Amino acid sequence: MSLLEVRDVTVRFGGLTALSEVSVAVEPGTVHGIIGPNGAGKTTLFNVVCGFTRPASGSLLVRGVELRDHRPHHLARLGIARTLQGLGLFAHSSVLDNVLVGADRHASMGVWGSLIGRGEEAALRARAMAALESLGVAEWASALPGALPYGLRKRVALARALVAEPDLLMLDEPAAGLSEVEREELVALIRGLPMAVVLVEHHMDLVMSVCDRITVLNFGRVIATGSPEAVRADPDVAEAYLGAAS
Ligand SMILES: Nc1ncnc2c1ncn2[C@@H]1O[C@H](COP(=O)(O)OP(=O)(O)OP(=O)(O)O)[C@@H](O)[C@H]1O
Repeated sequence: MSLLEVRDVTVRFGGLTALSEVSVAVEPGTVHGIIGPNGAGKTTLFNVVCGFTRPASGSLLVRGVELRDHRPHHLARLGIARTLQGLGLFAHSSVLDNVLVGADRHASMGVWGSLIGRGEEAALRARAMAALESLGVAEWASALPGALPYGLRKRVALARALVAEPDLLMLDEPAAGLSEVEREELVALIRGLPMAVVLVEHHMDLVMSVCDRITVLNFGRVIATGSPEAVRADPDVAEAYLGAAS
């Protein structure tokens, strides 16, 4: 059973059809890339999955169960975490406190049940510190996010998503604004993640090197889906990118 299934989703903004009967299936533990030229509908698809945008028709299923009245605040209990392009870190809270926000899933779901009351906060902090350490930013724990360069702020946002131990991590353009070295580090990091990842990304090299499967959108429609090799060899994909570049 797919972890996430987007089934025949159509999204309209006034007279513009941003997504037209789009279907995508994400399998547990895989990295699934969503690519396509500018305006193809990638962000719209991301926003549908995250509950920011309501489709005109079609459905979303998580572990085979159809979501009704899906909202962003439902994501955590569905086992889904996300990072956004505009990192969304709280400027006046420390890096550690920003990551603790992501640990709420455990607190509210009672995963830490035996710890509640005594030492719960300490346990959550330890977990958040471990997430920061795994991303190499623990030394910044007590700093404000604004004191960090952009690449490190992105890591903090990722730590906040990872600390919830989601089954599915949604990343919107994680490589945007990163240097080539940072992009390579990101590839290694994503490869090492245990959970399924959906990646909306412009950098073709990154998508090709890190994804198990890729779905290509163009003008709101799926024009190809398959392995990186299959997508790379697909003439419709080449045409869409060439057309967009000309
Ligand atoms: N809130 C909105 N209101 C009106 N039109 C929108 C809205 N959001 C997106 N669109 C339009 O829907 C289409 C798909 O946009 P979307 O941002 O999903 O594409 P994208 O593939 O993410 O593009 P990019 O790579 O440029 O970020 C575009 O034509 C865009 O102008």
